[in-house]
Amino acid sequence: MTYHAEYSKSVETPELFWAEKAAELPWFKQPVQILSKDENGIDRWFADGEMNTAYMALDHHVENGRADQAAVIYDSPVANSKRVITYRELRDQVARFAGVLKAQGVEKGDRVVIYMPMVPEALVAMYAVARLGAIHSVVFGGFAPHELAVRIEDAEPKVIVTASCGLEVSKVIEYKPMLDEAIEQSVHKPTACIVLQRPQVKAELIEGRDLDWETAVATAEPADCVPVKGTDPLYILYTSGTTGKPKGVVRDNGGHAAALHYSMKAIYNIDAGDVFLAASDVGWVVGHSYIVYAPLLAGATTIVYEGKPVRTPDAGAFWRLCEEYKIKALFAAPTAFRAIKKEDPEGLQIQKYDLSNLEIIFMAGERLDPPTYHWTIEKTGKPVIDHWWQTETGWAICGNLMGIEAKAPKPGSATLPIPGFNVQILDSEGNELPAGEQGSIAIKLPLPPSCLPTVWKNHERFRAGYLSDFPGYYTSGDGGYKDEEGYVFIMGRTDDVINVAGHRLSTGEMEEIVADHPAVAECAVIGINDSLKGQAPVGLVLLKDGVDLSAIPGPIYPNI
Ligand SMILES: CCC(=O)SCCNC(=O)CCNC(=O)[C@H](O)C(C)(C)COP(=O)(O)OP(=O)(O)OC[C@H]1O[C@@H](n2cnc3c(N)ncnc32)[C@H](O)[C@@H]1OP(=O)(O)O
Repeated sequence: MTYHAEYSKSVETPELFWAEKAAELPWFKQPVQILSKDENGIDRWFADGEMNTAYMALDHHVENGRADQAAVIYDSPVANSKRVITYRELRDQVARFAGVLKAQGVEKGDRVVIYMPMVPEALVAMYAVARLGAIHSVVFGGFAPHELAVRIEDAEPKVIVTASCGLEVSKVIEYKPMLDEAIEQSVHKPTACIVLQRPQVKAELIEGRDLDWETAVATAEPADCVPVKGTDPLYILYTSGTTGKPKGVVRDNGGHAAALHYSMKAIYNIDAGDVFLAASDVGWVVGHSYIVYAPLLAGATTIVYEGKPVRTPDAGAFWRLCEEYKIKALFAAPTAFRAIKKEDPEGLQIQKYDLSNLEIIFMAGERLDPPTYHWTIEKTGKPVIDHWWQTETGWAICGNLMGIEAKAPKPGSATLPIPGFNVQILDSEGNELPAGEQGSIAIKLPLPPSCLPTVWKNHERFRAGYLSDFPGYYTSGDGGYKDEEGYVFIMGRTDDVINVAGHRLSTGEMEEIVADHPAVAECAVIGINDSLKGQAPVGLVLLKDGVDLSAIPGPIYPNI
C-alpha cells in the first residue's frame, strides 16, 4: 500500500475507508450507519454502533491472549518507584474502581472530573469512567484552583477523583487544598471526591464528601462494561480559546477508537506487543490519546513516566527509559528535546544507553524548529518525524505514515495530510490557494473520525469558532502553506493563542487574570520568542492613577 493509494481512498470514499478500519475493532454491535448527520447537522461516525472503549482496550485483549502482557509500565524518578501492570491486572483494577464510582451514583452520561498527577491510577480512573459509559474530564495537575473551578463549573461532575499530591523535580505539590478551594469557588458542587493518598502527603478528607481511594476499592463490587453508541461522548477536554473561557472539546467513543487504533500502525508503526512512550501528561490531549487510549487499543504497552526530560536526574532520562523498557517509538514535544540539548549539547548522555530498540522519534505540540530537528537526528541517529495536530482532532492532521509508506521528511514541514483529512490552504475569501502561497489551514468537511462534533454545552461556540469562517470547511486557527509536492508547512496561529512549552495558552484568559489585579487599569498579554519554551507570555500593564505599588501585596515587579 502506498501513501497515495491510502490517502485517495480516504477522501474519495470515506465511508468505505472508515467502515474497514472500524471493522478491526471488537464492537458489541458493528456499525451499519458509517457517516450520518446529527441533530445539529454535524457529520457523525458510527452512530448505530454499540461498544465500550474500556472493553476494546482492556477486556478484549485479556480475552484474546494478552492477559499477562504489560499494559502499563509506571516509572517515576520523582517517587523513586517502578511498577508493571498487566492487561489482566489493569482490567481488574478498572472494573473495581468503576464499582466505586457506580456506588457513588455515577451512570452513563454523568461527568467525572479527574485531577491527578502522572500515576497509573489516573488511567484506572479514566478507563473506569469509560467502563460505565460516563464522561471524564481530566484537568492538568499544573492548573491552579481558579482554572480547575472554571472546568468544574462547566462540566458539572457528579464525582471528582484526585490524589493527595503531585511530585515535581524539587517540590511536592499538594493537590487536595487546591481542589477544596476550586470546589469552594465553583457554583457546582460534586457529591463525592475520591482521594488517592500518596505516601509523600496525607490529604485531609472532608467527612461526608471525601472517600479514600484504597478503602473504597477494598470493598467495591467490580462493575461491567456499559454499552454506548459510537457517538456517545467519552470525554470532555478543555482547551484554550481566544476568549477567557476555555472550550470543552467533546470526544465521542466510536470515532475516537477507530481513528486511534488506525493511527498506531499507520502513523507510529506500532504493533500489538510493542512498547510506546509518549512523554507528556494525562492532562493534555497527547496524554489522552497516546498515553492512555491508543497504545492499549492496539494491544501495545504504554509507559506512564512521572518525570521530566532533564533533572530527573539528568538529560539522559528519556534514553534510560528507552533502554530499560525496549521502547520502539518515543513521542514528546520539541521543548523537551530543546531542554535535553541545552543540558547535554554534545549528546554524551545518549551514548551511555543502548537505543537499538528505538526506531523512531516523533515530535508534536508546537513548531519543531530546524536546529532541534537536526540536533536530535545527528545525536541519536534516529529518524525524527514531526507531525501536526490539535486537541480538537485528537490525532494527527498532517504527518508521515511510518507504518504504510515513509516519505522523505523536510525540515519545517509536518509532511503530508493524514488519510481522512482533506487539508486545504484558503485565502480570506475561502478560495483554495495554489502551492507556495500562505493562508489559513482548513479541513474540508467531513472531518474524519475522532474530531470534535461540538463544544460542551455550547454548540454555537463550536459553529462560530470552527465552521463559520469558510462554509464547508473546519478552520484550524493555524496558518501555513503547501509546497509543490503537497508537504504542509505550519507557520503559526492566526488568533490570540500562544504556545508555551507545548502548552496552548490563551492570551485573553491571561489578560483577564492580570486585569483582575486591583492596581491594573488595562493590560495586554503577548507571546515573545523563548529559546527553550518556544514562546513566553509577557504582560504589558497600565496601572490605575494614584496606585501606590509599595502598598499592594503580591508579586508586582515595577521594573518589568
Ligand atoms: C499535539 C496536540 C497538543 O499540542 S497536546 C499538548 C502537547 N504538549 C505537551 O505534551 C507538553 C509538553 N511539555 C512538557 O512536557 C513540559 O513542558 C516539559 C518539557 C517536560 C518541561 O516541564 P517543566 O519543567 O515542568 O516546565 P513547564 O513549563 O511545563 O511547567 C511550568 C510549571 O508548572 C509546574 N508543573 C508542571 N506539571 C505539573 C503538574 N502535573 N502538577 C503541578 N505542577 C506542574 C512545573 O513544576 C513548573 O513550575 P515552576 O514554574 O518550576 O514553579
